[in-house]
Amino acid sequence: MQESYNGIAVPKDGEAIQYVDGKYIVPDKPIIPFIEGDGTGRDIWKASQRVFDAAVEKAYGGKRQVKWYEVLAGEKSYRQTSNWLPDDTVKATVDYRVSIKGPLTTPVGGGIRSLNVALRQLMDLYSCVRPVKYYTGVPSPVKHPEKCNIVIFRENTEDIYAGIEFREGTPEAQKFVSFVNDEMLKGGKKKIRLDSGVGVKPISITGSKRLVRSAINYAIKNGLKTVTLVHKGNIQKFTEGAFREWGYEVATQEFRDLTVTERESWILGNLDANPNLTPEENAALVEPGIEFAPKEFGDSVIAEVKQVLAEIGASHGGGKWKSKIMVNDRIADSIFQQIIIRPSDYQVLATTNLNGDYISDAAAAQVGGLGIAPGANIGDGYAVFEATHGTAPKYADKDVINPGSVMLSGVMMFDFLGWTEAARLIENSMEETIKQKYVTYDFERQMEGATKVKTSEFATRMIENMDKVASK
Ligand SMILES: NC(=O)C1=CN([C@@H]2O[C@H](COP(=O)(O)OP(=O)(O)OC[C@H]3O[C@@H](n4cnc5c(N)ncnc54)[C@H](OP(=O)(O)O)[C@@H]3O)[C@@H](O)[C@H]2O)C=CC1
Ligand SMILES: O=C(O)CCC(=O)C(=O)O
Ligand SMILES: [Mg+2]
Repeated sequence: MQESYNGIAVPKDGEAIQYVDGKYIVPDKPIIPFIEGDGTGRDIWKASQRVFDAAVEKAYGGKRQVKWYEVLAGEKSYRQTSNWLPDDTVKATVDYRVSIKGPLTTPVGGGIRSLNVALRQLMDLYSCVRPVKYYTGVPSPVKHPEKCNIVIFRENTEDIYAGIEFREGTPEAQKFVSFVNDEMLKGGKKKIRLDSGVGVKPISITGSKRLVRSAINYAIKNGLKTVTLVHKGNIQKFTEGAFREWGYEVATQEFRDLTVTERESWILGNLDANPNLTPEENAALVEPGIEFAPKEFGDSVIAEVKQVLAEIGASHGGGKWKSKIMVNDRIADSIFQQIIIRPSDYQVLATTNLNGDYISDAAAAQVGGLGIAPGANIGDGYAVFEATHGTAPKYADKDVINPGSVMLSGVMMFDFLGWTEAARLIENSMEETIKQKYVTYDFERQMEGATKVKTSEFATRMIENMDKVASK
């Protein structure tokens, strides 16, 4: 521990959160580092901090208090230290274990690489957890937004976010392309065009398995019944397809008593419906049209049926599979329409980094948009809470943006720390304020009869509403 980071003194009257034997030990006055963020981050942080402090004060009457500690990153950091993400900032977030951040700008095309991604990678925050949940009164473009209650687990450290890219025309790109064309593709028909920029998409067993493991553990802890692996494995077989395969390995090898895969459920369900079914007949029900497929394929499905029945017929058969967590998979393009048309079929999505990035913004649209889309980056012993959205620069310093996402990220943080009373006060007062139709521009433009308020006014009304929701 240092007395200061980036030349900013650590609060003397707080203590660090500890992590012992897989558990967080939270003092009554924890020091929690925060990164204010670029662009709209400034307005949002001011409003959120007021709400967090009011909720903690109301919930614990001074017994508990967050000792906020600013750490520098992004534009503010660059202005003050000539460094976008100083080592001291990473050290402080590591030393104090739990922190919260606003969004940081990443230029498109050139310039610095994402500081957000860098922090996740440097701290090995491998699960990006983004709940998509409806709050009463929030305007939505769909008829039944309340049916959407999905938590996205996005792998957070690899995939194309590894940042291994070579710009078109550089010697590195030329070397890379020549190597692939000449050595790997051996001058065959398949070739990378010589005027290409190229990027590498690493997907590892380590990264995939630990992400899926945390998604299944989340489902167990929260009594959820479905975990869906989302991938583009039909096209990217050895990265996205492998993610799916490793995901199923985690489910069936590490959580065998608690899970059933979708295919296993078909096999077991077929036998439940007709106990006299032969493995051949069962295979034909699992893969309709199997008689027209090559013999090896038919044989492999029959072998699969026999294996499933031998392995879990006794433990999962006779309908017992219905009480297990269903682990299924969906191809990424189809999940975008599935979560709109049949949101209640999905509870936890576990997916690779890029898919998760896209899906989390799209899913948020159903329940009100990026103004109300919280998230957390979680590793083993470290967590950084942050909204799904970015810096929305056109609204910077106008005091108009919706602070909901950072506030709800704070709710996730307080729940994570076990300060559930403060979490509920924030969540309920936000819902109450929205029900009163006292909302920022993004909601107001989709609602009838709403009052459009500033970021700061929304926060003030939330604080006022805490008395009301506390007495309910
Ligand atoms: N974790 C992070 O720090 C992230 C950083 N970024 C970075 O942010 C920068 C800007 O990215 P951009 O693509 O514009 O995406 P943003 O998420 O910043 O904004 C896109 C649009 O979403 C809406 N929106 C975003 N946040 C809110 C909010 N709090 N309340 C209401 N509406 C909101 C606005 O829509 P409308 O115009 O309709 O009002 C806004 O114009 C980029 O540099 C990007 O790399 C992006 C995502 C995450
Ligand atoms: O780091 C960035 O600038 C964008 C990241 C992003 O979109 C996300 O994490 O959802
Ligand atoms: Mg994103």
